[in-house]
Amino acid sequence: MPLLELQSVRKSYGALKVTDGVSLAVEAGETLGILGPNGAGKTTLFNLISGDVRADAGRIVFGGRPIDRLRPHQRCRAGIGRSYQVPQPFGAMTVFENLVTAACYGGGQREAEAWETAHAVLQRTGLAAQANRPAGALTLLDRKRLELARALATGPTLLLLDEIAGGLTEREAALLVEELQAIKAGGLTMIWIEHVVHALLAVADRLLVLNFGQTLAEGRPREVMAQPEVRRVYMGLEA
Ligand SMILES: Nc1ncnc2c1ncn2[C@@H]1O[C@H](COP(=O)(O)OP(=O)(O)OP(=O)(O)O)[C@@H](O)[C@H]1O
Repeated sequence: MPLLELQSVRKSYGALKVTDGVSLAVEAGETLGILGPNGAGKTTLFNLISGDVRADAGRIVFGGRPIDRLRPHQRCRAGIGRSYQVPQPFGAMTVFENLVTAACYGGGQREAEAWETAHAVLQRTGLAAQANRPAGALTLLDRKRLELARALATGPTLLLLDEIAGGLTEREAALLVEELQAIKAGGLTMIWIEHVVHALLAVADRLLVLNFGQTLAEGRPREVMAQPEVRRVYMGLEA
């Protein structure tokens, strides 16, 4: 049984079909990479999975049960953690306080447990030295790490990452990739939307390419990237 399954999920804004009958399945322990041009509907797909947006039609099943009617905080407590494309920390709180808050409110943990979670997540994300700094004072790399750390602190079984490598230098992206590889090796299931293709290829087991709200291609990363349609639509290359 897949950990997550989407069955013919649809979402329109007015006449714009942003998610046009997307079906996918993600197995436990797998990392699915999602690519697609700007406006293809990638973030909307995450919003549909996390419950920030309700689908017009279709079904979303997580851990064997339909979650369509659950609100975002209920989906989070059920084990779906996400990062946002634009990092959304509480800027005046310290890094540590942000993580405790995520563990308490997102993960439903009591304070003592949340403190332990926050300490563990600081180590896993390379943020230990920044624990007492206000989140608003972090570098871009550390803000990205904090976005990842906040999602991890909710105790997810499925982690949704939205363009976590965007805007980073090559070296910074490589550091983040190492951290994500370690998280993956720990067995966490991930879906990662990313435009930085080489970073995605270093972690993803499988790729799904979205275009105009539909699945254009899906499969093993190297095979998907070699498909003429993908090269033409996504990379602007001639087939
Ligand atoms: N709340 C909304 N109301 C109206 N249109 C929306 C809304 N949310 C998204 N859209 C539109 O849906 C389309 C898909 O948006 P989405 O953010 O899912 O794309 P994306 O693939 O994540 O793009 P990017 O790579 O630029 O982040 C876009 O045309 C966007 O303008």
